[in-house]
Amino acid sequence: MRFGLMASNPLEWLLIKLNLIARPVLDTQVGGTYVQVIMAAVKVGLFDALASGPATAEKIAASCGTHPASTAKLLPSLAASGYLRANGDQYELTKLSRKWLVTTSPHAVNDKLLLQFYELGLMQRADEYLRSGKPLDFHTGMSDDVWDSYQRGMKALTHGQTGMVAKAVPVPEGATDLLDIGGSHGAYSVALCRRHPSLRAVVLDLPEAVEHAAPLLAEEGMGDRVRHLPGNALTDDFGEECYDAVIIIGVAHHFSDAQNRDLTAKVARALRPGGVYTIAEFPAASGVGKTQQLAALRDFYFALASESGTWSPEQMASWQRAAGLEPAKPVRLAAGGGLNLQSGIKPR
Ligand SMILES: C[S@@+](CC[C@H](N)C(=O)[O-])C[C@H]1O[C@@H](n2cnc3c(N)ncnc32)[C@H](O)[C@@H]1O
Repeated sequence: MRFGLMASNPLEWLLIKLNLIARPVLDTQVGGTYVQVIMAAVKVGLFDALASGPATAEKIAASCGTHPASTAKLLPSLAASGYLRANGDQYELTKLSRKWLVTTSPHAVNDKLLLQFYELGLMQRADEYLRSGKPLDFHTGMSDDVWDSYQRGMKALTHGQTGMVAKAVPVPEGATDLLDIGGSHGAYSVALCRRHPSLRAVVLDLPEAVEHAAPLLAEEGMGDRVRHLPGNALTDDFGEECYDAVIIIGVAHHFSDAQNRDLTAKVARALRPGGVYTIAEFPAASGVGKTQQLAALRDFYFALASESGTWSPEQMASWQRAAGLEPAKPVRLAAGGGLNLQSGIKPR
């Protein structure tokens, strides 16, 4: 997958090919506006306002509490971008917006888009990061509301993926104890516990995260079988030989190489013999070709917003090897635009 300007007829294709279009202006002004139009529509509840059927700009504005004139200006952009369909003076949802942007849909990613107001605010400081080389530290400076969107947004991204991930995470037979580092909403622990009836899970996350993730976990009705533990994975001890499986999903990019090495050593100590540590991360960019765009942009974003960036399976395996674990062959899942799973087994 990649993003970028697309010609809509042969003449435009030729103009782009001949470099006669000021593509940087379109990439940034139009690209930036495109992003904000969709996010603003989510923020004011525009897609929810259309969930029960088509409506005019005026009616949509009344439902959203927005100004009728500015709402009328926004709607054609959404229609031209495939998020709405125009029919006379009425607008209606498309398959795209009905599935992903109506809050009652099981696939809704609205909370993730709300979090993006914070994420894109960090991205506006890219020049600062480029000059200083210092990441902006995603987890400090978040308001209570942003912590809430963060945890809800993370949960939204797990819909439709937990089963696939739970199937791919190796759990030793008869396992009873799982530790989920940076597990937030606990959705992956819940899926693993449902798949392995003898398993119970501890979901370790920062106290601010647990405060907002607790109601999300409670919705799953797992009781004491999946419980939160507020703490800090970088400074807390995990004990000795008390877990059969440990998972860390989409968290290692927040930590440096040295932090991941230390963390893996603590995990290795906490695993029982035969136990497994599975690290799941977005694929790292592994080259410079056009197909690398998504991985490369994600890597830059994580590097700016967190401590490191994405990690390759080889890098993750090197932490496991150094901690005395035996790395297994990595597994690549289609989840979330690509997710690599690297498991390491503690010898018996
Ligand atoms: C990108 S989210 C991933 C959440 C979840 N594992 C998932 O895949 O949906 C990263 C999570 O790691 C947590 N986190 C970050 N630093 C942490 C630390 N030092 N100790 C424990 N949790 C941490 C964050 O609060 C957040 O919930």
